[in-house]
Amino acid sequence: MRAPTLRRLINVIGLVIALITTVAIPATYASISYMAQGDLISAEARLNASRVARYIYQHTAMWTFHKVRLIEVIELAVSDDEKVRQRIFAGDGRLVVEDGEALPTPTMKRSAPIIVSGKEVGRMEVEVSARPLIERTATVSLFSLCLGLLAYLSIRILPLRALDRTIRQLGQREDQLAATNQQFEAALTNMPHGLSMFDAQERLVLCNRRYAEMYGLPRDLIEPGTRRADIVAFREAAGIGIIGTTPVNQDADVDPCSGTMVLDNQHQNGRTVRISRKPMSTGGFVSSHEDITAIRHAETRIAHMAYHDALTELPNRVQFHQEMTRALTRTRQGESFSVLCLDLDHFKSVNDTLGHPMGDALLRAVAKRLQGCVRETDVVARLGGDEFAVVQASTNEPHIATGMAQRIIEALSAPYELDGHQIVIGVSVGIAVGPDDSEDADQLMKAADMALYRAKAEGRGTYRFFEAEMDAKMQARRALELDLRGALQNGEFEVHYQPLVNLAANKVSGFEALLRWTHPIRGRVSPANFIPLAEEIGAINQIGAWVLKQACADAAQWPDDVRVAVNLSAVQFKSQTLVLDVAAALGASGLSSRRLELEITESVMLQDTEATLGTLHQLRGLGVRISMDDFGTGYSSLSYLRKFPFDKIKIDQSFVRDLPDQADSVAIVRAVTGLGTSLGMSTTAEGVETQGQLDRLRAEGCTEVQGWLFSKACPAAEVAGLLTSVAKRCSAAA
Ligand SMILES: Nc1nc2c(ncn2[C@@H]2O[C@@H]3COP(=O)(O)O[C@H]4[C@@H](O)[C@H](n5cnc6c(=O)[nH]c(N)nc65)O[C@@H]4COP(=O)(O)O[C@H]3[C@H]2O)c(=O)[nH]1
Repeated sequence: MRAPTLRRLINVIGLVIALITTVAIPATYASISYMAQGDLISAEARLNASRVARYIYQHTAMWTFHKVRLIEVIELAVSDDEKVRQRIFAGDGRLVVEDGEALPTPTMKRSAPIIVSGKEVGRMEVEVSARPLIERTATVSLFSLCLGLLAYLSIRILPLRALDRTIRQLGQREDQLAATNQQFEAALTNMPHGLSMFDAQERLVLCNRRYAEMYGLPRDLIEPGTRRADIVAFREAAGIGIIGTTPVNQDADVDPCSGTMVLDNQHQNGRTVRISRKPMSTGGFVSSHEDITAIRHAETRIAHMAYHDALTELPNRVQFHQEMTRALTRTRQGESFSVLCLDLDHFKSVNDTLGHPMGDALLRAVAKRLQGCVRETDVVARLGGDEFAVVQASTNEPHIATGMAQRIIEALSAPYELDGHQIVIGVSVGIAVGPDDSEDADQLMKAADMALYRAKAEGRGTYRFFEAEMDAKMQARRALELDLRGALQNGEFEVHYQPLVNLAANKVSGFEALLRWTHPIRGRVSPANFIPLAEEIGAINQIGAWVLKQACADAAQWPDDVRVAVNLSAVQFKSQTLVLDVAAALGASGLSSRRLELEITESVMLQDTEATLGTLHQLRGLGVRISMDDFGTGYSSLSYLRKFPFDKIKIDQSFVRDLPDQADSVAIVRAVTGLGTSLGMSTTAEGVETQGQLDRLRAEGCTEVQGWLFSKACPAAEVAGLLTSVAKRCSAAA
């Protein structure tokens, strides 16, 4: 029932009860009192009638004249304070006696016959005032009115108040419900997953916006009551039908506690949706729909990345290892296979000079070319950096692997056109054969690596098969490495000095510092052997700093016009401390910086040129001289002369060796000395062993010479003696 109706009803009930209370009580009181009063005066009338009858019986005659006596008789029955009026009428209706004063109106009368000897001789009438009754009734009415009012108020106010409270509470609850509904609606609308609820008859109860969006459902298909079959049919027609379903957990796709079923549905449009469907106690079910396409793609990508190289998309080291293990399994059927380890030659310089993006592009181009060199059954992988590898299946004949190695060298060495740059690199290849070289994937890889090392050591751009003795060589190299790491601490190094002779002055102008390592067991180890190793293992920074310090300290003891030349490795240029090391060596020794000459090779200039040139200028800033060593052996020596104003060019001994007769060498020496003169750089020829070589160099205008003709490199203690002995020899040779 609605609140206003209820309110009206309560009002009516209150009014009725109030009316009943107000009217019924006084009415009942009045009628009962009236009847009681009537009965009382009737009884009085009858009583006095019988008294009067008795009196009449005794005084039959003339009783009508005994008025005083009659009054006494009737007064006896009435108390003094009772306001009563009594009348006695004769049988003919004539008033015989009247007793009592006039009464306030209205009055009540009752009469009774006066019967004497069975005959009615008159009538006895008793009259009383009804006013007291009316007054009492009025009092009762007043009381009833109060009672009625009270009843009305209590019946109307209390229930209405209760009703109001209930209505208020209901209102509050409605508001709460509305707020909750709003929140629910907002949550449903904004939830990232689709949500749908179907009843036991598979009719839509509710769904959110995302659900409609996911399946492109039009408005009429998301109305409550829509049949699920209609939704499914629409989806299929729209190309969003399910083409495959995978339980999320193979065995436990249904949660035994909640009955929730989790499935991944593949859709015709390529998307994957994870459905969680939970049955409801009413027979229907509620499902959440999560579009996991992106997650799936990411998972697939991650799985792919675990086994592939991100740059080239080739299999990575992990997958390559697996491929080798598989190939080794196949060898049980008598099949052989080859593992080719590849290392790009000069890749680093491309990376350093043209930048990493170009390096990346080059690696991608290499990967593509490599794939063109192999069959479908072979696997090409990138192991990292510029290292690639190939598992070549079924290579029972060695020439099969050789063929592939040659194909690869040829393909990779062809020039690359990248972003307007023509790039030429090479590749070295090491080959190991499974199961002949090893039946273990790691060992096989190591064998191919050793073969690669050999290929690189033997001039690059070539291939080598693994041979058992390589293993021994590798072991020897490791032992040397171990010894080299301890050489500095063990005081096994010494700096020797080879004089540089100025041809114009015929005197020693300086000494080149050359490092010597005397191992307690190995004896003298050639710098040509240990310097590259020290560079490889990073020990050259520490060793180089020590040489600088030692050479400066020794040179500080020499005459002021004698310089010292120290070789710097390309690796030292990569360290941030080179300039500091030089400054520290000069500072510690007190040697004037103009007496220090630093010799760098082309490999230094090949590195990140901007940084290298920056370091060279900082060194020049210290006041030291910079010379270009082994000039002419690299490809771009000339171009480097334009990049940095070297103080000196050292002509490599390979050109001096063929002097004085070899025309080519003479031409080169002539060109370099000419270049030096025109660029304001002095020239030093290395490896001068004969008088003939010296004469030719003098004739070509070379500034300085250095070589065994004058002296081999000697310990620092012999420098003083060398200064005089070499000067003598110079004069003799001049
Ligand atoms: N056949 C022949 N050889 C001659 C003659 N005169 C000098 N030599 C040798 O030629 C090399 C000249 O040094 P380099 O070109 O700087 O070549 C050096 C240099 O590149 C490197 N090296 C030596 N000491 C150091 C060093 O302290 N630091 C660095 N970074 N490299 C060093 O090791 C290389 C080899 O050094 P060494 O074995 O001392 O070999 C020295 C020297 O002994 C000669 O008339 N005939």
